[in-house]
Amino acid sequence: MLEIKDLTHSYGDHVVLEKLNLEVAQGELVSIVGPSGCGKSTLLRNIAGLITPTSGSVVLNGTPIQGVPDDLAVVFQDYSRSLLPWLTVRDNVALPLRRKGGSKAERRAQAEKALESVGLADAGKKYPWQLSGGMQQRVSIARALAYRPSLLLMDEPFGSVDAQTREDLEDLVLKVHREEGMTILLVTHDIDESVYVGDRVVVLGRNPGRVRAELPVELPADRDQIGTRADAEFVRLRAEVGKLVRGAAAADPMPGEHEPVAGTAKDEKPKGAGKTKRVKKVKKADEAKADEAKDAPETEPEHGPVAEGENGDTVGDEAEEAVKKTVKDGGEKAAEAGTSDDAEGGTARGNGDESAEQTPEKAEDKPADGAEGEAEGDAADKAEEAPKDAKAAKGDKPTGVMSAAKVKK
Ligand SMILES: Nc1ncnc2c1ncn2[C@@H]1O[C@H](COP(=O)(O)OP(=O)(O)OP(=O)(O)O)[C@@H](O)[C@H]1O
Repeated sequence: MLEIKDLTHSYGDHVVLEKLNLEVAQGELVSIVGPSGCGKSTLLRNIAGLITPTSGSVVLNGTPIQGVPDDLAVVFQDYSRSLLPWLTVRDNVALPLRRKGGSKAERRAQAEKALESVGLADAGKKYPWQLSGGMQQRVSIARALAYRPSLLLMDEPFGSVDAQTREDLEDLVLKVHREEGMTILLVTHDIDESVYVGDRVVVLGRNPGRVRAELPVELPADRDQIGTRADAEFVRLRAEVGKLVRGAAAADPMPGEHEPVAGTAKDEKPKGAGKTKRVKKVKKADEAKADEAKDAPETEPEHGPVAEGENGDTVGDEAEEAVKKTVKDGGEKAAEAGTSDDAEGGTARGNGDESAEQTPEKAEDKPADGAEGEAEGDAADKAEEAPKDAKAAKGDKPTGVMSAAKVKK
């Protein structure tokens, strides 16, 4: 269903992904792991059509991706920015469904069903800011599920929640994957999680990013947090994935990972101290490389560390482009594609916990800037439904299009 062929992506001179090849079958849940900066998010953004490959192709269901495909949804890590604070939870979930047609009552019924499937049947009439962080992330997932995309992309979706909630959400993803048969690509930093949820774990290498290894997860489909994690195969796999990720990180350190702190004057250090430390680190990296050479299924070329690009700004440009595009499109695409992070404009800052006791007061308060796209076409609905107090949380109010630098994660 998804074919990525020789995908290369560069930011200026910085080649992040180079000739990356990956195929994902219908109904598969593929976890993607790799050292920080190896290009996991860049890969997802290429698949989502938010950025264009420098070369190579991404083909979804036989159609090369050009722009954000209709049958795709994305769930990002930052739940607090992906829901519209002035819409009820139910209407947040129903919003992207407008693209698919159907009456308002039908859309609301679908939204309620999706909320039920994530265990939030009673939360439909609340506002996102009245929910805890974990609940808000469930709402984001429900919104993606209600849309029934053929491909669901999840970029560190559980990175901002506590450990217990994270486990619950992992089980939720497994449940919907099993019940809906949806194809899911999940990027995570958590090696255990990659094995726990995945049918297959894809390990990316760095500098340039490409597929370093693919490990099928041959664990029973029914997984549980205690039993599965104690399973010998789980333990073996997590060790193997961990070794591959660490090997990739050691082989291609990012600036600062294996180097003395930049700007430390040589003669300020106690004599020999830096030297010893550095030798030790290099040795560690060499050992890791030796391990890696033994274990890695493919040999990575040696590359020096690559300087970080102007990440925030450039990401912001892309995001802004996405915003313009989506807002122009009625704002709906943003919501359904999960690019809503930025495109939806308004953001509920502050946690649900804090804001749970706040009561709506001012109906006329409305979202600023980038929210127009959403507002269009649904203004009537919103007039009656807008939160009475846009100050969703203590001292917080919906803001306009989020700052570009914050978009990425
Ligand atoms: N828009 C951009 N402009 C310039 N450089 C960028 C941009 N986006 C990402 N980069 C750079 O590309 C590299 C890969 O970034 P990316 O976010 O895809 O990696 P990642 O594997 O998702 O990282 P992490 O695990 O830390 O989130 C990094 O060096 C990053 O600084």
